[in-house]
Amino acid sequence: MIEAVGLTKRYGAKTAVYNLSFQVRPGTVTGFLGPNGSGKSTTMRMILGLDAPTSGHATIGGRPFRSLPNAPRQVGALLDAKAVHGGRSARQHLLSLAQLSGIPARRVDEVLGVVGLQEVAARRSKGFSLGMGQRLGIAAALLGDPQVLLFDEPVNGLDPEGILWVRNLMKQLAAEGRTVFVSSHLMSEMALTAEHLIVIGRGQLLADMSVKDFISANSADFARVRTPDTEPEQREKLTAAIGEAGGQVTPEQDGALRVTGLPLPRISDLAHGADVRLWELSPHQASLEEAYMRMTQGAVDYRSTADPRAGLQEVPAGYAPQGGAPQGYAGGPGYAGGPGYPAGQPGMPGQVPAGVPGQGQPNPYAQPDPYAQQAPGAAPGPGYPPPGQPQGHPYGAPASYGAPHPYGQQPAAPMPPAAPAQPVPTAPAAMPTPHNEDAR
Ligand SMILES: Nc1ncnc2c1ncn2[C@@H]1O[C@H](COP(=O)(O)OP(=O)(O)OP(=O)(O)O)[C@@H](O)[C@H]1O
Repeated sequence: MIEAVGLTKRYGAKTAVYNLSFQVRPGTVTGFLGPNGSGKSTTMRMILGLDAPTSGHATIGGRPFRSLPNAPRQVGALLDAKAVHGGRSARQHLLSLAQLSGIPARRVDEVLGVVGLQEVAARRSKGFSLGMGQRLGIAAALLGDPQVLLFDEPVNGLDPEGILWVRNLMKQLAAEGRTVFVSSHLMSEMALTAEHLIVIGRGQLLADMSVKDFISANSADFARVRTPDTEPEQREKLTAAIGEAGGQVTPEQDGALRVTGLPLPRISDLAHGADVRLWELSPHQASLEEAYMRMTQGAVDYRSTADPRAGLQEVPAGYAPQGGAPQGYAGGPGYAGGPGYPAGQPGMPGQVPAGVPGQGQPNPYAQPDPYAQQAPGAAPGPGYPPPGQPQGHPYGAPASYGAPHPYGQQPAAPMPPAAPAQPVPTAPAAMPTPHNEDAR
């Protein structure tokens, strides 16, 4: 078991981790989530004795990492896949680690096989791709066949096959009774891999609970309702009836309606009463990604801003695609609140912004903000602007999911302190004053 007790780390004026306490238990994969710069790597480094806490302590199996007898046989970690001697081959790298820890050389070939690097074992690691480097780092973590494993972003750079492999590996390691602590920004992946979550924001604990509980505590259930596509007046009648009954209706991209604030039987009765036929009435729960975005909105330090493209208004002749910008882009209908594209801001004539889907593709940003519609009496999410204030689309937060935002990320003004949307078992203490400056 891994245990953190009151873990705090300050780098000069920067508080990277503050009063963090949690346990990571054996037998399950525990996901470690938090926005960029929230302190995940710092926490892992303190657990592994690579950084000394300013206060508090971390133990593995009841002892600080540094006092564990033969620690590499008990704990394996992937923190930075690039931290290898590039001039050494994969096999040499693993052999040197094995020798340092008294691990037999034949184990090196075993782990090379496990991570699928046998064919390139003799190649210098400096020529490795990002994904190959990750595999080598995972091999190093597995070398001592440890009971406790920590992985910082293990799927970073892996192809879909590699991601699936890591997912199954993590689950298998946990099923063998090991303690598996893994950080990731890929929510969909975390939802499939982890059973338990530790979520931090600005160095503080935001949640410590099962994935299932996290999603239900941080998401509003909704119903999807669909009326006959050919009869728009049915849709309007139903929208009016639901509104009168106190429900909130948000149109979905595919023509269906997202309804919050009313139970399914009530929606059915309202449709019946309004003489509206239904083609679909189904219950839905938000994804881990939506729940995560909702919880961490107020604890995000790095947000992208709109790209004003000052001085770039002239489009070189012959550059603009024929037919102008597709409908619905910057400032167009359905585009309000997209990342970096505030409603009403004109786009460049004739140019499709990079990273925005082209014509014929669904525009993920054209969806109305599902969180804009709150159930009556529902508490707003953390950092959620009060009604009347401009609201960023929840997916307008900085790219935390592997791919960088096409327009880069810029530090924004200090964000308001994070507060949980709804009571959670481990409510954070008061947030320390946020420091955006990086003392590194
Ligand atoms: N050695 C250091 N010196 C100064 N500041 C540091 C140092 N290490 C981390 N920090 C700061 O501490 C904060 C937490 O960083 P950390 O790398 O732990 O976050 P993270 O959650 O792992 O981020 P990411 O998801 O982007 O990898 C950041 O503001 C970072 O700049």
